[in-house]
Amino acid sequence: MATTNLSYYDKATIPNANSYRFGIVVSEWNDDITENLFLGAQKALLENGAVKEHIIRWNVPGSFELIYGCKKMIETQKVDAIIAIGNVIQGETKHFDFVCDGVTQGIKDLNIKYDIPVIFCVLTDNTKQQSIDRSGGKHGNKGIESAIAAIKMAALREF
Ligand SMILES: Nc1c(NC[C@H](O)[C@H](O)[C@H](O)CO)[nH]c(=O)[nH]c1=O
Ligand SMILES: CC(=O)[C@@H](O)COP(=O)(O)O
Repeated sequence: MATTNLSYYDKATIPNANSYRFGIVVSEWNDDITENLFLGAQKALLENGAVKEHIIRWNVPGSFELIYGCKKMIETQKVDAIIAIGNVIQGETKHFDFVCDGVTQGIKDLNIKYDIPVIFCVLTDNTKQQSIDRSGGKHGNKGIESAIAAIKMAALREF
């Protein structure tokens, strides 16, 4: 099993986030999962010094729209890092593959085109149970992992 605990981190190694502004773009598809991912990310940001008023949340319809939502946030808001939150679950068809690949490539492209780190907090799971396990269940919360990545990348961006 490749999964580590997504919630674990050594707080002593995390930069203080009090001077950073964060964007969080949240997909409404599977919102029971994405809301838990958001809450995990928000909690981890606040626990590491982020100011609640400096966390900007936007919602988009589905994970594919995370690309445009993050692009628009970069172009219109002053943020130091963005967390893109989504949950794609395999259905009957190949649509899962196209959504996952599209979002992955789109977020990668944003990281290349702009100087704002966009963190990939998109669960791409075979089953709903896998999503539950990774959004506050037995494997932790990917929202926490993504928030820590966002803080670290905001700090790296200052070099
Ligand atoms: N099946 C899932 C989707 N599908 C919707 C797409 O993300 C997109 O909103 C639609 O194709 C219109 O452009 N989205 C998820 O986030 N999760 C899914 O499981
Ligand atoms: C990832 C999806 O879009 C998928 O959940 C849609 O389900 P289906 O492949 O059965 O149409």
